[in-house]
Amino acid sequence: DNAMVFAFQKAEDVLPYLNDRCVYLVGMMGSGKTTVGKIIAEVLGYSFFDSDKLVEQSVGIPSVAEIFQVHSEAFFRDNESEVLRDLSSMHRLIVATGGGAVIRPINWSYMRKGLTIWLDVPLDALARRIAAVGTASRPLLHQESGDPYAKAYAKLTALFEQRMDSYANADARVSLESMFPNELDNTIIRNSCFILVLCTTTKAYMVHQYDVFCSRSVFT
Ligand SMILES: Nc1ncnc2c1ncn2[C@@H]1O[C@H](COP(=O)(O)OP(=O)(O)OP(=O)(O)O)[C@@H](O)[C@H]1O
Ligand SMILES: O=C(O)C1=C[C@@H](O)[C@@H](O)[C@H](O)C1
Repeated sequence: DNAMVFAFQKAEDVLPYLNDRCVYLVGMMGSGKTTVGKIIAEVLGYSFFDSDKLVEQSVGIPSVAEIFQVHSEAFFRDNESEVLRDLSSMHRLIVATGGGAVIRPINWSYMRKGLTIWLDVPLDALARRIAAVGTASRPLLHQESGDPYAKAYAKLTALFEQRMDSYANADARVSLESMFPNELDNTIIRNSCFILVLCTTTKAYMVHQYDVFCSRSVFT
């Protein structure tokens, strides 16, 4: 459709500036790194990787939740760093990183070889998205009892406080303030790709840190 055609055109403009560098998407759980990352990879003709999935493959355990349970968060984090190190020697990748990948400085030394983009979504929107699918796959948010939205919101708030300075290391911040779950199937996701493609030019022009604010009006 039109949004995708537009995105492909933008990708053509931006590819020479990107110069085969990898793009790392960082942000809280549920911020859309996987959803947006797959679209960007498609329009740029890059390969998409999800670092959580690569950790699962390298450890040989099919879910992050199980890795936390069988081993520990520290074990998961060590493997996450190894995965990011390995990816950093490659080119033309879009990487959806785990929500906590930003907390280790060593990970930034790997991600800095490419372009880093922070998908910044308000915590209430994240809690709504996560409550809608349940917290079982997200070990840091999971609790047996209580209201799923309230629990997710409280945990996300605590995590964000610890991490916001780390997210701010990214080359660009895309503030996705007006994105609501019921708009998932329309052009918003596709347009977010356009916004991200725009961000890639920030690295080309060495502008640090470039903020892109998406409001409803951008999409209409
Ligand atoms: N822009 C958006 N607007 C509304 N919902 C979205 C948007 N992007 C993603 N979602 C929904 O939010 C949920 C989380 O998205 P996604 O899996 O892409 O996030 P993520 O950042 O990769 O999460 P995680 O780090 O936990 O894997 C999904 O249910 C997805 O459909
Ligand atoms: O925010 C986090 O710390 C996490 C996010 C997920 O992507 C997984 O990497 C894991 O559940 C931890």
